[in-house]
Amino acid sequence: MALVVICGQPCSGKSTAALFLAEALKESESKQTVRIIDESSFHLDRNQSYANMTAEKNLRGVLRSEVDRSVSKDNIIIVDSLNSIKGYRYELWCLARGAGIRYCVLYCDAEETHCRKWNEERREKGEAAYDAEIFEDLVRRFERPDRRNRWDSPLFELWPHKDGIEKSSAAVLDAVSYLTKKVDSKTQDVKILQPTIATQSVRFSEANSLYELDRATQEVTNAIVEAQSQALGGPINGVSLGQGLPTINISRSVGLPELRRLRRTFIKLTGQTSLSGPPPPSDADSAKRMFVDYLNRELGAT
Ligand SMILES: Nc1ncnc2c1ncn2[C@@H]1O[C@H](COP(=O)(O)OP(=O)(O)OP(=O)(O)O)[C@@H](O)[C@H]1O
Repeated sequence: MALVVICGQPCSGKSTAALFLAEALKESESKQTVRIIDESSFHLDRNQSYANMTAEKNLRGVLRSEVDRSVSKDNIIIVDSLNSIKGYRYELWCLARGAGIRYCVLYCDAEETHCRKWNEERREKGEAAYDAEIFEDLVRRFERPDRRNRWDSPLFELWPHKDGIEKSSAAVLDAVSYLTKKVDSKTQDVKILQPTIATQSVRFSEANSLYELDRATQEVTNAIVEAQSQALGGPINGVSLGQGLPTINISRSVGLPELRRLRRTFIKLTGQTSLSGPPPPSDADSAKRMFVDYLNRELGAT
């Protein structure tokens, strides 16, 4: 049915907004089935999850997989997390597009000084708060949504420091209206994202089919499984797939289910228009190269 991405600075009111939106959707005329996916669904601690790049990447991976498993034509999924990196919002948008559902972003645009103060108040009340150093790092790296990007659109904005957050806030009501509105082909004011199988096979023209993309990535997965069995579970460094291809460097042992999941996500992502990185693969070697780069990034030491 739909995917809603909540985004905003740390302690900007995102969970409050997510709860109000979920309630308003459940109470709407069409009585939507809503599920919130957030860190606490996985018992993840704020400070541990953002302690370093590896932990942060893991958190994003866990949330993304859960969104991938959960999006459907029958429910509304709300991802309540910082979602502060535009490349990550793009990946979530791709999942919505792959599922052929509607999508929107709800942005808690609270001023930093207020977020900082609310975080301190949380600590004073004995509630879990961000450590100061982590808070400042997250604030600095926040990438504001921009409604001109497909993955930040439509964008509904809340200003919690000025207006507070209510179930009746304009942005919440506008989001409910967008998410529950009947599709009208004449006005086209609601966008149902369309999966891109056709686009994928055109882009992957030389290899000419998803089957080839599947096979190329399977070869990489097999090479990793083989190298890991030889390394007896230790890190694998410098595994080569052939001349001109990057080597595989993985800092930890990775099970087959995780490799399969990463492969599925990669296949979905490569069919979409690239954000700012390299263009989609044009042959089997490019597909392998991109998949190895992707794995090294997701599973590498940094
Ligand atoms: N006007 C306000 N808007 C939002 N939050 C406020 C406001 N005034 C005080 N707060 C406090 O700020 C805190 C932030 O709430 P909330 O958990 O919704 O934020 P969050 O962005 O989801 O936080 P996190 O980044 O930890 O997930 C709460 O303790 C809340 O009581």
